Amino acid sequence: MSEEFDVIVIGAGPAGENVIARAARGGLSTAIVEESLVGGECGYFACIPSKILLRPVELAAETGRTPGLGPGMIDTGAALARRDEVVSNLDDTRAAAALKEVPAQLFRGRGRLAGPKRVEVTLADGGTARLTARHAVVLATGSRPVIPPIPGMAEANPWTSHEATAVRTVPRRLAVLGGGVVACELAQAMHGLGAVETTVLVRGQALLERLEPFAGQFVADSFVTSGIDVRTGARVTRVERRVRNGEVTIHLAGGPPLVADELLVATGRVPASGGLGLDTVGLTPGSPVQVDDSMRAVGVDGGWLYAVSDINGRALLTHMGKYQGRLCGDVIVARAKGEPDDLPAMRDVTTASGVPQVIFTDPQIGAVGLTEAAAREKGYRVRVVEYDMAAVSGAYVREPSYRGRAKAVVDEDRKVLLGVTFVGPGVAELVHSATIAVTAQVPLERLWHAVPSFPTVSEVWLRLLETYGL
Ligand SMILES: Cc1cc2nc3c(=O)[nH]c(=O)nc-3n(C[C@H](O)[C@H](O)[C@H](O)COP(=O)(O)OP(=O)(O)OC[C@H]3O[C@@H](n4cnc5c(N)ncnc54)[C@H](O)[C@@H]3O)c2cc1C
Ligand SMILES: NC(=O)c1ccc[n+]([C@@H]2O[C@H](COP(=O)([O-])OP(=O)(O)OC[C@H]3O[C@@H](n4cnc5c(N)ncnc54)[C@H](O)[C@@H]3O)[C@@H](O)[C@H]2O)c1
Repeated sequence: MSEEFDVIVIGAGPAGENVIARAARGGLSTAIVEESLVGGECGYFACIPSKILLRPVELAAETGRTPGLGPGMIDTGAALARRDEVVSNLDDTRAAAALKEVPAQLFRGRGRLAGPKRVEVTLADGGTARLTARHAVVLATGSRPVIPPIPGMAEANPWTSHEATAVRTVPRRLAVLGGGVVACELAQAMHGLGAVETTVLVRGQALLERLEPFAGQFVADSFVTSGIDVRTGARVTRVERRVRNGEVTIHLAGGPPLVADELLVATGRVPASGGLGLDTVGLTPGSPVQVDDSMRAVGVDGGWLYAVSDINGRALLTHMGKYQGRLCGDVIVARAKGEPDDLPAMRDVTTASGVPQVIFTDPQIGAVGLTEAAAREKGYRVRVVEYDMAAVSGAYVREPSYRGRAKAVVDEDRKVLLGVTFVGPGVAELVHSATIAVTAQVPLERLWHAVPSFPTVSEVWLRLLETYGL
């Protein structure tokens, strides 16, 4: 089979879906290649199931802190059933049908580049489809988890986030390796759902080291309070699982081994760029595909190759992948039609200004832009203001024992915000206000007139600006 399309996308995750939606809106014909489920990791094994599993745990903790309500009881079976429903029982029929509406032609199989503008698909039925792009090929294949080369680790068949988010029986004893976002969110979800003995093994000295230091400290305190064992400076020397599905022994430098029913490895992710035929167009397989701010791959003759989201390594976040997908689709349309391709909405400005992220632990963390350390490293003249979120009326109304903190990093030369971090219950919905202020570079004196409603947690904005001196 040999066919021609204006645009061919490999990978039907959220980023790839956004590329074809914009390209089709611009009148181009599109094909999308998917080897697994239409919708990608995010919908079935990452963002969505992890948040669904965390939600009852968060609510149970909040009711436990609310006078008049008792500690919430979690029905794990019901929570897992809700997870199954939300991930459509891993059935992508509806998602695939939605592609027809775009319209885009779906090829089910594994795609790879086979030279300039050419894509070869090993189809699910064993056949091969040979596709040619008139204008562009877009790589949107996401990322995959890293399993560190620790003796015995691979043989022990550890969980990654994939298995954890698809859990059917929550292990009673769970060891988690890593101190990043996946480790924190899934340790808390599993612990709340029945992993009574949860131990988090952190190589460094703190959780969530890329954020403001107080953020990881709040989460660590909450873990300890809820009974999760957090061990910093932990070095795993060897892993042993004698019987398939039996207990796993994790040997640690300078201490007794840890025995658990399951080991979850959450030690980062790498771009899924291996086996994609990158070598056929002069790029290095396995590495992130470097792109310019229009998502066009750097170093490919003719400028027909693009890469969006996790595979380009810019920001491993769904909302950022979708943003890149939208602008990439628009740029491809503009270039195909010979129209201006450098409109303001057609370039990624967020890599320079810093991206927003929410970590759905209890307490939640919401952050956007630069941390103080990153801003200083970039040479900004920085002033920092911090505020205890518990002192805000809205926080006190929400929970009398509210614990949280806010921090704003100000560029003293331009009097605009470079970064903001909130930690506390329910701060997820506060982040977009900070994203607008940081991305739009709203002058602090103008921000002063954005009056937060009383009594909401958003009043922390007023307190931060007052602390600054307004
Ligand atoms: C546990 C966990 C929780 C997360 N939670 C959040 C969150 O709350 N918020 C957030 O913003 N981000 C979150 N992320 C990150 C988010 O999942 C990713 O950034 C996002 O999925 C990237 O989207 P994508 O479209 O690039 O890739 P994916 O969603 O991974 O989709 C890529 C698709 O490409 C397909 N594919 C790969 N190679 C080929 C090939 N050769 N041929 C055909 N098809 C191929 C795959 O099967 C997959 O369907 C989380 C990640 C994890 C691991
Ligand atoms: N809510 C969200 O937005 C959300 C949720 C989950 C994941 N994600 C995205 O997924 C990406 C991957 O998350 P992650 O937590 O896997 O990666 P990460 O890079 O955030 O954290 C990796 C952790 O593993 C540790 N580590 C690395 N190698 C190790 C080793 N050999 N031994 C012991 N520890 C080791 C690191 O010190 C770090 O603590 C993140 O970049 C994040 O953007 C986002």
